[in-house]
Amino acid sequence: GSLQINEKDDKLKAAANEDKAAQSLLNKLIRSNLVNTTNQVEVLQRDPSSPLYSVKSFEELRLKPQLLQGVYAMGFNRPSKIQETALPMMLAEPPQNLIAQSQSGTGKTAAFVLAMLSHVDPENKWPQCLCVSPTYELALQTGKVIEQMGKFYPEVQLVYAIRGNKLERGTRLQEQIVIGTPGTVLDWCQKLKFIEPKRIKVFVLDEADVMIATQGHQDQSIRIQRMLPKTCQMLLFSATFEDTVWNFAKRIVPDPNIIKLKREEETLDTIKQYYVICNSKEEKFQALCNIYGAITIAQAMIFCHTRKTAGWLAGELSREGHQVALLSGEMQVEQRAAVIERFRDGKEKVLVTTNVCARGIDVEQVSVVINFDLPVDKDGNPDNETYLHRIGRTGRFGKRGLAINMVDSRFSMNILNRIQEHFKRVDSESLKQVVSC
Ligand SMILES: Nc1ncnc2c1ncn2[C@@H]1O[C@H](COP(=O)(O)OP(=O)(O)OP(=O)(O)O)[C@@H](O)[C@H]1O
Repeated sequence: GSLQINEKDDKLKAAANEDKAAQSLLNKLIRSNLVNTTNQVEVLQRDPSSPLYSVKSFEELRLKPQLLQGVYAMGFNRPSKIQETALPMMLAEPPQNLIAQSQSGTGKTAAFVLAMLSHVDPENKWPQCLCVSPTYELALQTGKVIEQMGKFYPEVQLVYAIRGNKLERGTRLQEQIVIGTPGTVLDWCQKLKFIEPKRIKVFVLDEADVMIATQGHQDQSIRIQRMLPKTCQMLLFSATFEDTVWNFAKRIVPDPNIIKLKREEETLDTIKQYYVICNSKEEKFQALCNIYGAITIAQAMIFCHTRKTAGWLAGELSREGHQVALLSGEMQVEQRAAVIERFRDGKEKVLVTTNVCARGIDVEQVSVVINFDLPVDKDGNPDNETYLHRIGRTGRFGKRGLAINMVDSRFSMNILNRIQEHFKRVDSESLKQVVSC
């Protein structure tokens, strides 16, 4: 009996963790811009007596010209909030260790990529920087950033230490930067000896919060870290900082400087919220068409409760001539990523999805959110958190959003009332009814 339960538990846990990595990837893909934040950074220095530098421009960092060129070619004008303090610390001589936490999209990846590229000696044809990521897809994303930023620095080469990349026995890597997943990186250092760990100068552990959620990754990462020289710079990044992450971070990064950037509170202040009363899903669809006929919607995200409804709605909308993207639970991560990328690039104007599928995905760029079905938890109670996350915005100045809730029964009206009740304390504006069918 209990064994079976454990197995089921493990499966559930594995699924949840896969989800975490998938969410992180999808968030990266859907976002093409820096998240705007006004929050202050909190800095804890290893040596509080040494002066703390922060920079307002990339020039101040005295980067190699090829790298500065790369940074500007990416369209970066100035360092992000977290980069202002993290970059001088990471580029200091002697190198300093760093643990940094800030929400996704605040410029962490770009920061450590720049640090790695700065520390590499292109004359030396062996691995000098090692970066571990929780999944193959996330490693590829970081690799792309390295390639973009290093575009004008072609002497620096990159190799992926991931399952599918099989090298011949006895290979000695020539590339200066290795990026991969913990298991393969460990094998390449230990068993296969493609990498000489003692020659690594910079070790980056990315997405620590996702990493520790995956069985085995934590131990593998620690084992990799132990093979590195004492002088190696250790850098760890995480979007969140619960105790488990923190304990792990301390084991990976000795004598760290610590930078934290608080997550902005989500609010409903700048969002106009409406509801529409209908009697069936067909009527809801008709109402949706009416809304589309009445206002110009650049890009909208529509949430449904089930895959079936989402599929049906996507079909109906296409028939009406809309360019629709459908994000659905049964899709593989790569398929979901492709859908999101197309939507982000504006190839489709409407993204239809289920609650489950889009949980945790930031819809920052979308100005209209439609709850075709209201968010409820598995017991059928209002899911206020999901409502806020879908509709709420963080630090978006002057941009007003629009949210439309579809009501089709007493039950859903009750859900909406309860959601409204829940947020009444914090929000001045209440929901308005717009059209009824
Ligand atoms: N200084 C900058 N100026 C403008 N854009 C930037 C800057 N730094 C990073 N970006 C862009 O902002 C987006 C988010 O940056 P990045 O991926 O580095 O954030 P992150 O904190 O690592 O997020 P995640 O945790 O999701 O990986 C990227 O599209 C990146 O190209």
